[in-house]
Amino acid sequence: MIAEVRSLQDIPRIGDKMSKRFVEHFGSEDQALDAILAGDIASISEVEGIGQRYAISLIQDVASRVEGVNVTDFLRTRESMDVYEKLLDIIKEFAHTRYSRDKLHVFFPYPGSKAEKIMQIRRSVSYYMETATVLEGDGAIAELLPKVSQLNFKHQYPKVRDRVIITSDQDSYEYARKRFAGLIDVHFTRSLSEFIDVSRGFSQVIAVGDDYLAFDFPEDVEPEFITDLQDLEDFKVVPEKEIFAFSRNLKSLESSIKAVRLLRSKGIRFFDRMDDDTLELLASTLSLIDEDGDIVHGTDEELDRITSAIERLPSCVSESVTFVNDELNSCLEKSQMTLSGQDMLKVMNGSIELKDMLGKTLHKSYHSIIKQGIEKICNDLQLEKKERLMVDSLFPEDIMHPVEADVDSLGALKQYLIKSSQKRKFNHKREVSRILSSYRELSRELAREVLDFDVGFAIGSFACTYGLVMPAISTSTGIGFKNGRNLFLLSRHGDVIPIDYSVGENSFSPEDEMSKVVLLSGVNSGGKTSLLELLAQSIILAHMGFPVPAEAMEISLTESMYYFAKSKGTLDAGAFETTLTEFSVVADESSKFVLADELESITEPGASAKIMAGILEVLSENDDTMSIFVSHLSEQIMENTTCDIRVDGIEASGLDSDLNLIVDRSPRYNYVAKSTPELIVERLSKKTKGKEQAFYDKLRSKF
Ligand SMILES: Nc1ncnc2c1ncn2[C@@H]1O[C@H](COP(=O)(O)OP(=O)(O)OP(=O)(O)O)[C@@H](O)[C@H]1O
Repeated sequence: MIAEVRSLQDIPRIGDKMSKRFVEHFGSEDQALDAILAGDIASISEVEGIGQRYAISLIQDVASRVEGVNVTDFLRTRESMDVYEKLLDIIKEFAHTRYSRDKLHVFFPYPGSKAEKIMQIRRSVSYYMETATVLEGDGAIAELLPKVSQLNFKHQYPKVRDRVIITSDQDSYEYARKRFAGLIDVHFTRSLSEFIDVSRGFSQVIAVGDDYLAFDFPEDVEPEFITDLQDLEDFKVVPEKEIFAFSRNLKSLESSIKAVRLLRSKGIRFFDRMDDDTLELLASTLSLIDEDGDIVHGTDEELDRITSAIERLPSCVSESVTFVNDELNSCLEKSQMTLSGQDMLKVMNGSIELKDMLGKTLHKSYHSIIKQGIEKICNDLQLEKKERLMVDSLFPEDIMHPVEADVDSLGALKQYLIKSSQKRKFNHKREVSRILSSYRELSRELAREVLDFDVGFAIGSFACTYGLVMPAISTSTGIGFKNGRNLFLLSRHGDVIPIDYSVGENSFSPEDEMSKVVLLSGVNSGGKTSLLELLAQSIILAHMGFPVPAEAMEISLTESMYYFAKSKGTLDAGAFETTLTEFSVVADESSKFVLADELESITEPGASAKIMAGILEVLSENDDTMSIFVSHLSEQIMENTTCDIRVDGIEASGLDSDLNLIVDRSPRYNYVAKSTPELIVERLSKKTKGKEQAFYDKLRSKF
């Protein structure tokens, strides 16, 4: 049944309580739904009370509601599910992120009736196969992808302590308190003096309303007047919030940007929604902030000038004072003063101070030295006009010796510089924040796209590494391939002997050997199980829209696949019954693949052969079903049926010098191959000595 999923309530497994947790985790219902529909298992597993397993099954559930099909529609037995899961495990090794490892679970085999879906996935996977080929051997992308994760903008920014909103309007006050709760102080003032008092406690004052607009404020109070707070964007009031949110995601975003640049540089079209200019503006804006949410030093010349002036002010002033005093001393040492008789009389009768007379004489030199001292400070600190004027009052007008810098003037200059830097920083942050706030959604999408790229890229790299190809989908019932390689063996051993094989109608079938019901006989350890597994892998991958492990393959799509693996233990009567029950459903009209491995072990050989003959007869009645049964009892089975069943064989011709079986792993068509257990006995005999060898020789003599 196909159902639309428009809200969390549409998902039966999400009740009220769970729905609240989803909204809390993702920030809104839309975002939660978005994550579910996008198959973001990694993020969903982080919702309180949801683990990875639950997230996977939830996503598969939703997908099955949306697409009207679920994973067990095609994979009908536990063993077929095992093969699918083992395949996913191999593909997952190529994923660079947890997101993509988890998301690979959204891919599963579809029944042939969903051919359109399979074709759609094939197109996308083919693109990723090409991409993986282009990027093969490129270590850079593999380094970038693990650094990307979903963006999280939910971080709480700590309160900004040096900024305040002041208003004398009750409504604005209430509104501001609500909107900026916990972010900055909001004050309600009843008078201008109260306004000024509060303002003095903060370096940035945002005044809402125009009550005090017309007043002249003292120099140290410089409010920014805002008429309507509702129109004011967040970034203008607390730019730190946006910057902080981005700073928390900096690594992810920077790596995403580099990944996009890299892909585009290789001619790979990626994330068209964001053109190069938009991407570069984001990159350059991000380069202005650090991981703590601060503006990076060296990104704003004016701010750097002021900051450096603040830092160097005390040492620079003290150097200048030393300079002035040294100059003054040397000037005094070189000076002479001649007193006239008149002057002496004035000094004696107290109408003039000797010091004043000295001052008059030294006036010019003193001021020239002070001027040099001031120049030195201004130049060293690269001060600007208004700041220079403040330096003027650092040294006393009247002659003083030794000269000292005026503490109050020095404090005022420092305060002025600090305020300028805060103002500059605030404006700079506003600009950075303004740009970043316009990138919120796009950035989120960017990271998601890169993560989704990793999903596709994992599939592409898997295909590229194992040399997989897209199978041709054929309309006649059959599966056939050239140089097929069992992926489980390949991933374990690195190399396998390629196999050619075909069942049903396709261009790989030998003429007149197009039987759809086949018994696979042959030598122990010849590779029958491995071939059956290879068929299962190929059938599953082809129905997922994925490439298959062969040089070339043709396959027809079916509605389901049954894989009955070889039983591992001794089977009791219950298990025999269960197996028969499982088989009873195989006998319907739908198209399917049925793979069975040594079913004979379910009961004693004579009865097994009869049962298997019966099952194969039923299966052969369905033209759309392909059945491949591995058995050591092919001759007995054939004796029990008149049905046209083909027997293929994998045969060993002997033992090589290392006592390994010499086997042609590709089955011979229409050929009953002997199990040749005698070869195994021979091998054991040759590998042992003494009594043990004698035992094996005795067994050999029985053949
Ligand atoms: N195509 C191949 N290339 C290389 N090695 C293979 C191949 N097929 C099988 N083998 C090796 O042979 C071993 C035995 O294979 P497999 O279990 O498939 O044989 P079998 O015919 O099912 O044996 P039995 O009849 O004893 O169950 C495998 O574990 C693998 O190591």
